Amino acid sequence: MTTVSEKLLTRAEETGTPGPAEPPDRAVPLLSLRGVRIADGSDGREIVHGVSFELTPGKVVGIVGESGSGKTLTCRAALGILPPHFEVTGGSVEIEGTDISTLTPTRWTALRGATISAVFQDPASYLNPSLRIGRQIAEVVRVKKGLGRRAARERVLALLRAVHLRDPELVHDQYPFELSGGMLQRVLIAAAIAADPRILVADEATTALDVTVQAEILDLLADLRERAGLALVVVSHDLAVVAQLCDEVLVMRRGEVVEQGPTRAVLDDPRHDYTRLLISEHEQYGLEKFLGRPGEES
Ligand SMILES: Nc1ncnc2c1ncn2[C@@H]1O[C@H](COP(=O)(O)OP(=O)(O)OP(=O)(O)O)[C@@H](O)[C@H]1O
Repeated sequence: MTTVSEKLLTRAEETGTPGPAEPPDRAVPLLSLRGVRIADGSDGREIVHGVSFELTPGKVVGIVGESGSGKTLTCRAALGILPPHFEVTGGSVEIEGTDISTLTPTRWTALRGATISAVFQDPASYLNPSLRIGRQIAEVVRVKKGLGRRAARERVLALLRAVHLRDPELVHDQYPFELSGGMLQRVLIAAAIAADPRILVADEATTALDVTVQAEILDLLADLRERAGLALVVVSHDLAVVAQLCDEVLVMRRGEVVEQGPTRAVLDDPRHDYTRLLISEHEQYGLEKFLGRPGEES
């Protein structure tokens, strides 16, 4: 009998993306969340009721769950960028062994981009509308990697190529409003990996992309994971993405982790009714996709 993860991986192979590979040295924890609780300080309501996972080099952890279940807040807590009023009220987050609650703003500035980086949805809100694309990414590599102007330009063009933007030279000189949503999302991914981070948090980072471009980006992330030991937190509603990329998966519902474990085990032998529901919904949604919804312009 074909298992769910095999079926999902077959779809991945059809779109040309690799399955999980044996990652490099797994000894050093890069990111640890232990029993993280998050509350809305304005009314004291607890929104996330305890999330734990550990990322070592090359490891990929996926978070799935319904809208509003606390996936994004969990990612933001790990990055030290919770929205106003929200706070971590229990547990701890450590980056390379340091509790992030002890980090000074200067230390955070040094860590962001170079050690931990992120891509969220809604790319337009993360880019400066009045600066050309090339300059925005060049700033990251000049500050974080200490590259001179010429070397920075070369690196930016290489990054734009790596995220499969068709005409990197042109995109380099364009402003955000000149690009489609899918192109902007790829620009953000390029910026997020520009300083060779050790951890990348990808929150629905490929959702807005059409299937082929998504496959290319996942391929790129899998390659960075294999070659550079990039560790990833992947939030996705697409179980096919989770199946092909993640070693471990957390299933969240209403701020609670209802199931957590090795991806194959969770997808092939789900213990919780909610996980079963997600899998059956996904199968219906997958069918819808095959019936031909037009993909977004890339
Ligand atoms: N900036 C904010 N202001 C007010 N409430 C927020 C904010 N961010 C999140 N919340 C609330 O916290 C809860 C968890 O939100 P979160 O964004 O983490 O969910 P999610 O699982 O990522 O959902 P989605 O899949 O829709 O992105 C939701 O009920 C949401 O309404």
